[in-house]
Amino acid sequence: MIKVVEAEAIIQAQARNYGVEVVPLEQALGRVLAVELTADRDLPPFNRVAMDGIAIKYDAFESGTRSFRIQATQAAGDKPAEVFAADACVEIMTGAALPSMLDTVVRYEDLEIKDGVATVLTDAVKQGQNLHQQGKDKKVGEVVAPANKLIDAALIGVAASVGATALRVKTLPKVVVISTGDELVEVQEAPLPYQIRRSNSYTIQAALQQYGIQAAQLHIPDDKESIKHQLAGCLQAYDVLLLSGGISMGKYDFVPQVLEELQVSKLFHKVQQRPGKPFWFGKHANGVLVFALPGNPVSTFMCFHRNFVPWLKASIGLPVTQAFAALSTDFAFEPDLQYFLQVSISINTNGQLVATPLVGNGSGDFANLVEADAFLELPAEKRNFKQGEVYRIWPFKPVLY
Ligand SMILES: Nc1nc2c(c(=O)[nH]1)N[C@H]1C(S)=C(S)[C@@H](COP(=O)(O)OP(=O)(O)OC[C@H]3O[C@@H](n4cnc5c(N)ncnc54)[C@H](O)[C@@H]3O)O[C@H]1N2
Ligand code: MOO
Ligand SMILES: [Mg+2]
Repeated sequence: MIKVVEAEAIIQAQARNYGVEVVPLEQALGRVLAVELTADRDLPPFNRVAMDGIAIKYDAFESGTRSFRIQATQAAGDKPAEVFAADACVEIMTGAALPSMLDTVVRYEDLEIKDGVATVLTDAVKQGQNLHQQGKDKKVGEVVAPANKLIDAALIGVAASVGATALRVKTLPKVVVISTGDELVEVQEAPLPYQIRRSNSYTIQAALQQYGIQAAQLHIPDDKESIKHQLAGCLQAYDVLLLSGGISMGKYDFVPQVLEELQVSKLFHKVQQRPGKPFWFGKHANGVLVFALPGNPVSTFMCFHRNFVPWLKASIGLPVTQAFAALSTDFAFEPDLQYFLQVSISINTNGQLVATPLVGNGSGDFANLVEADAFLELPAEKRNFKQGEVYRIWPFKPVLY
């Protein structure tokens, strides 16, 4: 049985680049930008008026002029007015392009306007005030978003502003989520007293959606020939097989044996972790990866976040970030396994993440995951964990605060 870090190294060594594709801007949210985006013009592209009021020549104000004849009114989107006289001004709106002969904007709050003349009521006027200078944010050609950046709503806005109707993004692997088990019935079915509805594949399909992956779903009964037939097909059609169940010691746990018969080389079977000990990982000669996760729902969920997500991030160019939290209370765990404790996360008044154990009833108790926010990774070498000690967390809720 290998350690968690060894499993991690083996899996991360299989990270691979699935290439680049172009998606419409409206569909790019949550994807990873493959190439940097540059400004097609200065940002802002002209000296942008930042307050509604009048635009003046500062020199005139400095030499004592306070009343300015309104020569034109310019809305945002209007061609800049032409002004030549020193005592003339343009009544101008936020978002308008400053006329080239003018350099300062005085807001309406500091003016009195009467009979076509605007009088400045304050002496506190600075040259260039209330303007957003052309190119102040970015110069034409400058990078506005680097490659390998997760595309969020802010980046979508920047992309739109530089005229990117489509974005080059990292191609996501094609994933199929496969459940196995004769005890499992479809969600819409009424289970017999000794059956359950299958839930793992929905959990994993949803978790994948959070990374932009629209995975296919497949269910296979615990029948060796069916498993072999179905997996053979999947190995030709997908980049990644994410299985749950059928990998432990049971008489009907056929998955590892069938995978090896299908020329999927085992890279490891069993990891020194709880939950998730029976985890099996392998690779087909054609490069397809198989993550065969244990069937117990909390195990499936934990292995997905701890063992699969870092691989996915590495494969699409995202950093595998680390976060840590302090235990809210003492906790003991005896077995010589890395324990992934379910915790709720809060933030204390020192700004520190605090992990409160929500132990649950073992790896079958998936109802507990609704309340929990993260797994706290407790090192296998220790037995007793003290309040205040800080350990790595594997968050699985999108928002932690
Ligand atoms: N003799 C041993 N027995 C078991 C060991 C062991 O070391 N020795 N390990 C236990 C651990 S730990 C786990 S985890 C499970 C892993 O079992 P499998 O991967 O073989 O999964 P199954 O036997 O198919 O199912 C286990 C459990 O999970 C439920 N399940 C499976 N798939 C789904 C699904 N899609 N949705 C909801 N629930 C699912 C299934 O009904 C079982 O209750 O093995 C232990 N046994
Ligand atoms: O690891 Mo099993 O994954 O404890 O239920
Ligand atoms: Mg089993």
